[in-house]
Amino acid sequence: MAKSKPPASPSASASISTSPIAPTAAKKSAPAASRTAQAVTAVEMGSRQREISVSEFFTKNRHLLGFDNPRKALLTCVKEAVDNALDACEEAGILPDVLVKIEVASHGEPPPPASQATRFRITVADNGPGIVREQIPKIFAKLLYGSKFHRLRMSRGQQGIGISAAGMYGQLTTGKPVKIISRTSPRSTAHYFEVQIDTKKNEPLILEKKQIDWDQPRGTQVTLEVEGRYQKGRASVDEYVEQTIIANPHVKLTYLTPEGESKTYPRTYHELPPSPREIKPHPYGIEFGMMLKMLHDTKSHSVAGFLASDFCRVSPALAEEICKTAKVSPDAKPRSIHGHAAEILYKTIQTTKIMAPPTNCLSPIGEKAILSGLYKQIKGEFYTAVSRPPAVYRGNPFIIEAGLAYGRGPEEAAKAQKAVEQPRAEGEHQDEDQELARVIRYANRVPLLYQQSACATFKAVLDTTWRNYGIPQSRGALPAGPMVIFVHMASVWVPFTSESKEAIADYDEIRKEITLALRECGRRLGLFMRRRDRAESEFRRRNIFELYIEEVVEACNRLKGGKLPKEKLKAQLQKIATSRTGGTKTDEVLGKTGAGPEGLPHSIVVTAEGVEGELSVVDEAAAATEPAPSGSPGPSTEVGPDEEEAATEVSQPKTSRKGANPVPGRDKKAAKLKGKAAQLPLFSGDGQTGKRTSLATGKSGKTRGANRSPRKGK
Ligand SMILES: Nc1ncnc2c1ncn2[C@@H]1O[C@H](COP(=O)(O)OP(=O)(O)OP(=O)(O)O)[C@@H](O)[C@H]1O
Repeated sequence: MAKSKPPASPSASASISTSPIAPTAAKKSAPAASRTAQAVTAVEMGSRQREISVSEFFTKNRHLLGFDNPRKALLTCVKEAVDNALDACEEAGILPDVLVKIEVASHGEPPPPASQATRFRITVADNGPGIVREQIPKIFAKLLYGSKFHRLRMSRGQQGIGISAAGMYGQLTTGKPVKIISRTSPRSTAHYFEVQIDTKKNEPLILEKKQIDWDQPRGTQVTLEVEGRYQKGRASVDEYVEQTIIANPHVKLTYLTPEGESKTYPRTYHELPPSPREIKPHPYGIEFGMMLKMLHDTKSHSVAGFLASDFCRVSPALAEEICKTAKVSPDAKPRSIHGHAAEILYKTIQTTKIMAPPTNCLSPIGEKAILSGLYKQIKGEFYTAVSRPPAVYRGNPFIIEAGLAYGRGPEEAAKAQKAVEQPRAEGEHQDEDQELARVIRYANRVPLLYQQSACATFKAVLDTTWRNYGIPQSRGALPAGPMVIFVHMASVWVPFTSESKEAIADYDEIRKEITLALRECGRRLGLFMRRRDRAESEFRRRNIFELYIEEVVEACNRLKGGKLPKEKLKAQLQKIATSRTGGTKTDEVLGKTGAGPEGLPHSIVVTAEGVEGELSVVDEAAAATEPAPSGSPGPSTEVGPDEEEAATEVSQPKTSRKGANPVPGRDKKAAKLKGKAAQLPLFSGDGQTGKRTSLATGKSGKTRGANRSPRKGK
């Protein structure tokens, strides 16, 4: 092709003359520059234009899907498969029973240790509904294919890209296909598939398909071979599994690590979360272009019918009213509305008062389940959880839940107490605890392990003034102290900042709700801390009194000529010292009575209905509160793991503690106390007997230890 030299433009020559490059160098580079400029013509450029398939795009940009490094890629593959398994089971009304197995992949040669291996075989199996044979290839080998994208209903997956992207990553890094076994019922046969993606077309390639014998009556098993790196610690597969269990206590999960360990996390809730309903879009949540498309696609024959049937919360009467205000005939054909008329209709919709969307499309974890999960997985002294009322962003309903676990558990707390009791020189201060709080974030029950600082939840934690609640915090930093902060967003559409679904976008409405939930947790923690500090100070005073009792008794005895009943006086003085320093309450607050669930004397659990825990903290406010009647049974869902499951429990992570059902039963009286007033008194005691009564259950606080035993749960 002829390449003509373009004339040098005045601006080009100007730029050469003003260039800091030496004239000779500029002269040398000028022909090169003009050659490059000549090289491409519009026709040539036009001939290079090509469609890009979504698979090709994500092959190049796999970091967008969470496959930016081998360690993260291993986690993403497990996460996508487990999330799908849980979604499928819950949608089918089946209590999930999930197996996660990661093996070092070696082909013939002896496998390297897991920490040095670079290739892994991941198998995730569930007891869900299975997948019909025709759908299997597309689900696992076609990007942007799924059942959740087009509906407004809370689920872990939403984009239709997760598992096929994991398969594509495996194909890219190891060349191995995805292997699937699926069976839809015990009467039907199991199907085995090996599939890969044709990345050019974004279509599945079936390498093998056959019917096989499978010992599972129903469910799906997917096996991927991928390049990865296995490392424990933060943002690891192990952490993902542990955090998944906190937010999904209804799941039984068996995890076989690449190091050959077997961990079984038994179910602690034996009921499925309420199944979320699918809703129609709310008028406030749609953009103008989207409304135009809906007007075009609707099956309704009139505008009023379209408004009433294609949106939620628009009744036929409201639809007529909108049409009247927008000066559009209610009977007009939806397709005939465009241009100015459509704009007026859109503006009218946005300014009309419409009820908030229904919230039965959401399935929050619930305060009790959060407490149960935190208590089971995290050692601490104080736990609390808050579920906010539903709110809306861009027409999408959502619920924010927050939880908090504070402290180090009894052993560590005892060590810390000893350190406090050590005598110190004048002016010497105890070292400030520099440990920062840990934030665990969830979206639709899925732990978010990466991009913490980009997440609205993390920003809300930083913005909360924890100092107000007695927790040290440097400016713009996380609060300091042994604390785990839990935040969950449940929504029909979680606004993630990227396709890898790692951080929640910072919408004002969402940030506000998170902040309110955190403040409530902080307020409860502050109350707990103040009471504990008061008890500690009373205890120190008592120790000082006791130091002098012996001497006072001896002195009195000398004055009485040695005829004083010394033991009697000593006992009387000790009694006075105790009663003047908070009485037995002080011992209980500090866990000195030895009572408490599983030797965890400092544990208390606060719920919106009141408080359940071993720690009896009675103050004036609590004394004034009417105690709830005793004997109200807790719901049947709150039972410990059954015997069979307990028997299969092989090992637990170090942080986990066996046996936890700390959650009180609901009670009519307690329900009345819901809200702020109920939170204030941690326990209501009957002043005379000093017997503790939980606001939530009405049962004696002492029974909590038994309540928490998983073996006795049923
Ligand atoms: N184990 C399974 N059992 C039943 N159906 C499944 C299973 N795994 C996947 N599916 C189906 O395959 C579809 C596609 O799954 P995929 O992970 O690609 O996307 P998703 O879960 O819809 O969304 P996301 O990309 O956000 O994860 C799902 O919508 C679901 O209907």
